[in-house]
Amino acid sequence: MTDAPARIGLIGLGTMGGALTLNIAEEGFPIAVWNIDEAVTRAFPERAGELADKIVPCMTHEELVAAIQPPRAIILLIPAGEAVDQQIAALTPLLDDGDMIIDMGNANFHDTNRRAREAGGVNFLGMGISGGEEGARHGPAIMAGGRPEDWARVEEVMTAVAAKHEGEPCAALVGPEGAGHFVKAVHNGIEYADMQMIAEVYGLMRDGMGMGAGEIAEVFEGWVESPLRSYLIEISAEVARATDPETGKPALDVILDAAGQKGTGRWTAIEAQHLGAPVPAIEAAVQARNLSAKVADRAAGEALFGPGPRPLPEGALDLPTLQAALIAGKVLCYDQGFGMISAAGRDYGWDLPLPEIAKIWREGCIIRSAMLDDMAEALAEDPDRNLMMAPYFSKFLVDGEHALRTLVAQAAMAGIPVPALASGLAYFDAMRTARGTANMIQAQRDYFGAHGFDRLDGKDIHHGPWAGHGL
Ligand SMILES: NC(=O)C1=CN([C@@H]2O[C@H](COP(=O)(O)OP(=O)(O)OC[C@H]3O[C@@H](n4cnc5c(N)ncnc54)[C@H](OP(=O)(O)O)[C@@H]3O)[C@@H](O)[C@H]2O)C=CC1
Ligand SMILES: O=C(CO)[C@H](O)[C@H](O)COP(=O)(O)O
Repeated sequence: MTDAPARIGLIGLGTMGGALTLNIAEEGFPIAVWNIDEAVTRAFPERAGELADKIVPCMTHEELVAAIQPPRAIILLIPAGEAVDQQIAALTPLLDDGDMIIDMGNANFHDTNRRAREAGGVNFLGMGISGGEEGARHGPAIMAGGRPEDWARVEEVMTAVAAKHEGEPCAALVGPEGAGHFVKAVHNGIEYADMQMIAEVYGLMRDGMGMGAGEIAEVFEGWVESPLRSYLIEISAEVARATDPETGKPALDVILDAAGQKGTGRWTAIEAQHLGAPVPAIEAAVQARNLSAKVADRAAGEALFGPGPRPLPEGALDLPTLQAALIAGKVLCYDQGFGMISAAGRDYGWDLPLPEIAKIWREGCIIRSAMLDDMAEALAEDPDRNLMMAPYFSKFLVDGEHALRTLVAQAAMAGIPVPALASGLAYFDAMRTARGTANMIQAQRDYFGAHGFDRLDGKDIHHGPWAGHGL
């Protein structure tokens, strides 16, 4: 315990809140904490060890508020949704004008927009955090949304606890109101797509090439030393290498093939539709999780139609092909995510700083990757261009195109589902097709609904000579 008033407060000593509290304390900022289950708060100083003297455990909201130096800043790290509104409602009557609530959970950015507008005298920041428990403890990436003057008040704490890339903190204000939570949601959308593509390549090695978890671990370990170097490849190698202590089997072989989701990937896909932003790899990844949950239906399908995945013909795919295809797929995931952020910046008038966002993601977060430094550079050169068209990244696509095409074709022939990689390829093909097929769609719409169309020659004729038109 410390006698000095705490510099900041935090509600929610779970996975993220507990770890972030220790991080804040370790950086030298006294912090007051409250948790809904009092027993967790009481036990926390013991967990904090030698950091306990920087931590003020509080049993009531009143105690929490009294322990923080005004103007106060209180972080919420609790489940998104109703719990956040409840905590805001409980805190607001106890706070003074100019105090601030910071929601660092994975809020839906529409909720954050609303909360910022409803905040009244109590200021509100919506702040996305990424990096899981390890990141929160030793350096997460932080994406803040709100007013610059509110960010300025907590910037010292946030930049101290954030991950650093060559000394530069991976924490910044990215825009007003819900902008931070929007950017965090897109981060998670990219995370979904990247994870799904890795899982698809794992499936090709396991079902198509007959490789065991240990061999697959070795492949991922090798890819860590390549343009695929990223946190997600590193942890994929580790999970493939792990053994289940219960059975002695590879851990992956005893884990149910049904992935959970808390909402951010789905929100990204929904929001992309509202924005008209094409993010097919992200959508495919969300759908793959939805499909994975249909465990009984998939078993019934296998019983009726026979197993989907069949071994690939000898030599149909090799490891360099998988690697090059995954590199191309990864570029397409980020291209789609940054494209969506750019669309939101325009639509919501937020002017989101794409190069800055790429910089925040270079360390600490789940999608950190060797590519992000080059992405930041490419976006700084021209924030309006598609990332996939920047020379550094277009080269990966040129080099990986044949591999991606071969992978998708072979997977289709062997009945191995690769929805994210396949949609990445379709996106790539669509993005290099100057004359597409939407002329047919326009003609159909005009035929049945007199919706009109534009002509290639620009003439002021907007309806076709369809039989029945105009009756
Ligand atoms: N885990 C992760 O990798 C990441 C999570 N996040 C986000 O951070 C937030 C917290 O996640 P995480 O730490 O993983 O979750 P946990 O479930 O580990 O912790 C949730 C915390 O919130 C408390 N809590 C639960 N319900 C309520 C409520 N109704 N009112 C007040 N407090 C409540 C819990 O208390 P008690 O345990 O006593 O019930 C606990 O302290 C979420 O929004 C999550 O999406 C963001 C980035 C990464
Ligand atoms: O924000 C996160 C990582 O960046 C959280 O771990 C989040 O829970 C991941 O999303 P989901 O639970 O839907 O897989």
